[in-house]
Amino acid sequence: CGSKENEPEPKLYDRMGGLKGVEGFVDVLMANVAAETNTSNSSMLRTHTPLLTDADVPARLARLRNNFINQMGEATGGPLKYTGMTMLSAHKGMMITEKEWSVWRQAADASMATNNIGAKERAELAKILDDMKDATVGH
Ligand code: HEM
Repeated sequence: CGSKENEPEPKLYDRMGGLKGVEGFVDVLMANVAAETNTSNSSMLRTHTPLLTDADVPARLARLRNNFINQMGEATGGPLKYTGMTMLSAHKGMMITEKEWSVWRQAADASMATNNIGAKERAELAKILDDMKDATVGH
């Protein structure tokens, strides 16, 4: 009794707080990116202009949020299923730069901090994002 050694660790999804946790992470990340694109010398405005100039921005943002939540929910081991584009096709043609990537990643790190995600969980989530870098940057 008392030993937890043989108990499987709960999935990252559950350790992040399940659906509410994933939604919190995505919503604050999107808010951080939106705040960044509001500045005149924004690093991410170039890539986000097509989205921001769409006649139906709310629908476009809602679709992005939904896809992003499903993608993170699936990647963290939760019951969600991502049905959006591959990371390569989603970002193809944007020619995302290292600088843009690092600003986006800082927005993600800031969201993890705002959501009080634990240090271990932050590292695991960061790895999930960093593993997607090659498919996202420079295409
Ligand atoms: C690991 C990092 C990233 C992840 C997981 C991610 C995830 C996604 C997802 C799930 C979509 C929607 C795909 C679909 O509609 O089927 C998307 C689209 C998009 N992403 Fe990313 N992304 C990442 C990095 C970036 C970076 C660094 C930028 C720009 C600096 C960026 C800009 C965009 C833009 C502008 C769209 C298009 C939205 C639209 O057209 O409605 N992404 N991304």
